[in-house]
Amino acid sequence: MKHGRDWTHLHTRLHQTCRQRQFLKKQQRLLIAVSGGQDSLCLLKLLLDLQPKWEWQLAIAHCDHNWSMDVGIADHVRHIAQNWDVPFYLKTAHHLKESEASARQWRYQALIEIAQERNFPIIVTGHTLSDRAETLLYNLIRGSGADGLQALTWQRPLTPNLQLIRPLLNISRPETLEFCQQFHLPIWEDAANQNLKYARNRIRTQVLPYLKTHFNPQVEAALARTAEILGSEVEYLEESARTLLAQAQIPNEPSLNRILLRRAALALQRRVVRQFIQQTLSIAPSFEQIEAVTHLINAPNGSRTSTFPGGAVAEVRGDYICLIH
Ligand SMILES: Nc1ncnc2c1ncn2[C@@H]1O[C@H](COP(=O)(O)OP(=O)(O)OP(=O)(O)O)[C@@H](O)[C@H]1O
Repeated sequence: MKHGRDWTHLHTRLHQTCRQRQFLKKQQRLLIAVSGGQDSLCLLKLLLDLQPKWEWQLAIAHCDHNWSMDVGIADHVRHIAQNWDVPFYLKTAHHLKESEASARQWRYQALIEIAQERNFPIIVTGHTLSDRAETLLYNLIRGSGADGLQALTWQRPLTPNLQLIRPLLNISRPETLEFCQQFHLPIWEDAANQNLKYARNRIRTQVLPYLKTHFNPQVEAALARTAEILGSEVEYLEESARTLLAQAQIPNEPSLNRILLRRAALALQRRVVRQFIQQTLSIAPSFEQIEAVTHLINAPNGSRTSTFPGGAVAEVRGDYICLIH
């Protein structure tokens, strides 16, 4: 298998994305997460074709769930890596539960381990515009705020020294399929993708086609655009909340100045409270927990929340909300 000379509009789009976003820099070491499906094969070929321009050092990581339904997939990806002369790293799961959530959790952990063992600062995945639309819908149904609706972001830190980059977020799944067909890339049809037990697959195969037919033929692009808009708004709000938290918190103490918070909009109050709880208790608070503490901003002296995991409570002490153990 050879990667051809042909230059497509997807090559151009990825090249432009990299130039505009500056997240895959020249000569960087990139670990490409390849499942064997159409999106990550498309990503792999695009990165290989752009490599001479960007001088990246590329390698492939594959995570084998070791499920009976996808026997052979790891060898398939290994074979592709050998044919294209790219280093190949594999992690294999043992007794992994057949659930979408546990598979995802294990997979990210495995990818992080490979990156750390092999000294890669960046993991690149083949998430597409279509994944973004599906994730937005999935989170909407579960009652997420703007943070969940911004769905997949172009970039997110996995650890302080490791970034996840998703450079195909402006390319749709039909486009990656067409690309794979054009270059005869050997797509592995993932059996788990067909399984309607998984909510994501039902959104992909039932909900989105319905919306496309009956509401908007461009629904995926429309949802992805919503995610993009929300992404920049969330970034702005989070940054403003960090600034306000720094002003309202007594350094190194679990106390918030509620007089300062009173002047802020509810959207910011909630975010400051969330960051404060996250930082102080090292937990990701639920909506109810954030609401309970936010309520204390205007509550009488001595008011308190119910107990957080680990035994802490938030209590009003004069001008301050204190998290006490
Ligand atoms: N078994 C795997 N081995 C390596 N990389 C994988 C594997 N499965 C998925 N990936 C990577 O993740 C990308 C997204 O795949 P998929 O949508 O199946 O994952 P996901 O875990 O549901 O994503 P997310 O949870 O981030 O929405 C793929 O394009 C690929 O880069």
